[in-house]
Amino acid sequence: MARPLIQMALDSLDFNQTVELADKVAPYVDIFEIGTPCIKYNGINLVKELRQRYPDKLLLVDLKTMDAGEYEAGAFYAAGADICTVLGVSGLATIAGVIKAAKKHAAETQIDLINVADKAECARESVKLGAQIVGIHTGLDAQAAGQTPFGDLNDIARLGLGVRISVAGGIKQATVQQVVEAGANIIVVGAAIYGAPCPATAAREIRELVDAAAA
Ligand SMILES: O=C([C@H](O)CO)[C@H](O)[C@H](O)COP(=O)(O)O
Repeated sequence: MARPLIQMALDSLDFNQTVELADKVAPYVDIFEIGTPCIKYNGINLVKELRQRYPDKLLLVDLKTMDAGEYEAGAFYAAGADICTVLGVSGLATIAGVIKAAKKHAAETQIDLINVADKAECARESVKLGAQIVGIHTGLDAQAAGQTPFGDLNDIARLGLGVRISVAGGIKQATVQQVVEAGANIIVVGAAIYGAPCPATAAREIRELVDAAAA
């Protein structure tokens, strides 16, 4: 099995805390995600800062674009994003726009299936349009209501779409093995790292567990 990637969700609103957290966990993660609240609060300068500090890390900007796909995402790809997210619920025209912007910058597009009713259909159509990553995502509010991403991950993995599958939604040490075995290629972790007493230790534990599960 190819080594799954670990994506650190940077969900603080504070610019400096975000950069400090990125510094702490950098040795253990492959992708820095600038989370949706964080990018809305801090804007494109944070993309430029992380791009400059970490030229060798992948940088995902969690725009969760809902409209004006090419226009909105284009600026973030130009600033150094490797991946931007677009909502599956936005519709195929918006998804196509983000994919067009990504192509201009030799970058990638992730479809976020959060709150999509027919996830399989949306994933299939998005992949046909050229999306490289399908994101299974139980958002923070849905997590608070007791939902998890595991059932959807199994369903989408079974489709054999031939693209990478990302999973997000409360993933922690206890559930890493389960999602790797279910076929996730990108494991997104936020609170289990940034909420830990020592984020670097938590990130190292996740790295070891992901690598062991994939071995
Ligand atoms: O995308 C996220 C959320 O919707 C806020 O934008 C989180 O970054 C994602 O859920 C990962 O965080 P955890 O669920 O805390 O692991």
